[in-house]
Amino acid sequence: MTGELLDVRGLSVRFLLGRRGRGGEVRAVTDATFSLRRGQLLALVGESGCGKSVLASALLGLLPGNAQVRGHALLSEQDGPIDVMSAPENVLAQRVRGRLVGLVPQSAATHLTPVRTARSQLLETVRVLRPDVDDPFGFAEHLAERVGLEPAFLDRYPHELSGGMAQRVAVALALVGDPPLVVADEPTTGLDRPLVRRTVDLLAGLAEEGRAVLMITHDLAAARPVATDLAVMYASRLVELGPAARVFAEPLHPYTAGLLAALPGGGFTPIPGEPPELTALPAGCAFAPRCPLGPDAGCSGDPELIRWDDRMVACRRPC
Ligand SMILES: Nc1ncnc2c1ncn2[C@@H]1O[C@H](COP(=O)(O)OP(=O)(O)OP(=O)(O)O)[C@@H](O)[C@H]1O
Repeated sequence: MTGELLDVRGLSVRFLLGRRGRGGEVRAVTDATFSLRRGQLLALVGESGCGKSVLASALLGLLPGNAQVRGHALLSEQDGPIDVMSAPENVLAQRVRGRLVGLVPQSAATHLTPVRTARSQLLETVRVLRPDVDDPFGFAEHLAERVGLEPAFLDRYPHELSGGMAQRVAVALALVGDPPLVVADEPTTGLDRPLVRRTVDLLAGLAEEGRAVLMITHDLAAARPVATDLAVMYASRLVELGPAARVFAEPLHPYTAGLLAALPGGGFTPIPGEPPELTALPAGCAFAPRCPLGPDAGCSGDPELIRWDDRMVACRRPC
């Protein structure tokens, strides 16, 4: 490891369908390679179903039993890196989840236990992850304030919280163990625009205070003001990766350019066609059938990420 907090190398995840894969397989993540340092907020963007959440689950060692993984995801720790892909469950439970990696889950409200107040759930997490804390009650209130939630709201049950409040409780829960890496899976889904902005600003604040943040989203507009880096995923592969300002200003991959053109500021021009099924990925570049540059013999080759200036791109003919 060279100063990175997270170093993902050649990470692939496939799901076997049916008994022993007789029903085929879903190639959810293919050969993902990227790293994250403290202070970075990496937005991982891509259309629904391209593999973003599976990648997040892999980083927490939370894949279901029918998943097969290859590659490495090294998390830096004092005693040396932990490879989440090969670490035993006791290491994942005792040293990784909550302590090295905090998860802000998709749809925070449904993730909370419905019959217990936010306070009791936060206190329980404090007692498990922070036995060193003398005053769990005060610590929980401090965390609530840290994420911009009036501590009195902690006495509410999940159904009594608005979407924005539930999201803040979820961020507070993710911060209990003071993890250096926070993974937020679609943190803005279902929120209105002002709340989207408050949520991404909160995540940006976590990066500014020295954590690394991986924000998974299909909402490029939400990521734009806060991402320091951008990773674009298409049909299970990362196709472009680099400093966010550069990628937004001059996208290299035609898929990234298409996503930006589909934004309100880009003219609302949708990308024609549909992504391929992850059960039947074509050989070569999966974007080729939708690519505005048209077919080319070179596109039939393996679309590996190659370095291009300060970025990585998986295209033989970048824009
Ligand atoms: N346990 C599983 N068994 C089989 N396939 C799965 C399993 N979990 C996820 N998948 C498939 O993996 C693919 C990637 O799913 P994933 O949830 O990562 O997409 P996503 O990019 O996060 O989309 P969204 O934004 O809609 O959540 C999908 O085709 C999904 O159906």
